[in-house]
Amino acid sequence: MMSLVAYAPASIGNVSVGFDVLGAALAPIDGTLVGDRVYIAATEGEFTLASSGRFAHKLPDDYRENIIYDCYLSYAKALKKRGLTIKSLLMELEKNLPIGSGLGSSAASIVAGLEALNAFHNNVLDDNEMVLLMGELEGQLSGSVHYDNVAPCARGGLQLMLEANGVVSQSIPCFDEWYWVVAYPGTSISTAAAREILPTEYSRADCLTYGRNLAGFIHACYSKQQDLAAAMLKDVIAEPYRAQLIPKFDEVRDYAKELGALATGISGSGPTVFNVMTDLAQAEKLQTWLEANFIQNGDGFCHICKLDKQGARIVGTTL
Ligand SMILES: Nc1ncnc2c1ncn2[C@@H]1O[C@H](COP(=O)(O)OP(=O)(O)O)[C@@H](O)[C@H]1O
Ligand SMILES: N[C@@H](CCOP(=O)(O)O)C(=O)O
Repeated sequence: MMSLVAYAPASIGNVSVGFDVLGAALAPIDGTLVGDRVYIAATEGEFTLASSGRFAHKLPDDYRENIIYDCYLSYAKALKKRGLTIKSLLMELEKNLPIGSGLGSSAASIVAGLEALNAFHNNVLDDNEMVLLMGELEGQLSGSVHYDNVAPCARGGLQLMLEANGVVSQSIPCFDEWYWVVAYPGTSISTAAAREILPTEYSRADCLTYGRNLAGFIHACYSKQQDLAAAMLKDVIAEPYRAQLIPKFDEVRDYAKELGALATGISGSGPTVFNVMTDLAQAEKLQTWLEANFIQNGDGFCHICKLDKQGARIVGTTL
């Protein structure tokens, strides 16, 4: 194949209960593709990297500072270790996700970039090697390796990070009836900065609550108890410190609760918030309210989503 396009969806890191260890991929129910796309094509010339898309103007001016360029270099290195050479190619990133939004924007670029490169080279790297490489690149940007965006983005659905026995993450069953109402206010928070403000140590009480909530949520997912699962969606690790960075976060939670939301939380490091709802009419009402009250500028948006069970995929040959 002379060209192809890879798509990688937005994701919710942490999902409140699993700081750095739980993540979910998103698919808006209206069919909008909320994620980044990467085009790759054979060329006889030098490597080039172009950018386009709604949020391309927020990318670094120098293409060598774009994480897609690091994907290209890392992938070439991985091939070299196998005695292979990277093909002559050009790439274009369609940057659809806002940077510093809490929607796994850098992860979506990394995943789309590496999926495109790997598909272009007949999938030389296996799925596990790919996710490890994706985590490494994510770590370059956010200050420490965490897989809770790249794993769901690449593999789809709700992923639990295991990082044991050579297994980075595995899929957890979730509730098909849940709508995830996700609102991005249009401002940005740097993931690295939002990690810096967190305590380096936690009290024993917080550790016990954290363990109980995460274990309880996973148990409730497997035993199909949606109310119990939603009741466990509480964050004692990041939200108490990050909520103050998000204007109206408490108002969102209060209003969502009035409309029957089962849970509200910060997506990744914010400022995006997510709300778990079961009634579509109420979800639409919340969407309208968030658009009027939470979104601060023209960059913001709100989507009603289900989980994207597929994750990253090849979607065509042209952008
Ligand atoms: N393709 C890319 N997509 C997103 N961020 C990128 C990309 N390339 C480089 N960057 C840089 O990486 C950093 C990502 O910031 P971060 O707060 O981690 O974003 P996010 O939380 O949305 O992934 C920014 O400094 C941004 O300029
Ligand atoms: N677990 C990370 C997730 C960051 O997600 P992002 O979408 O804000 O990059 C964290 O909470 O720091």
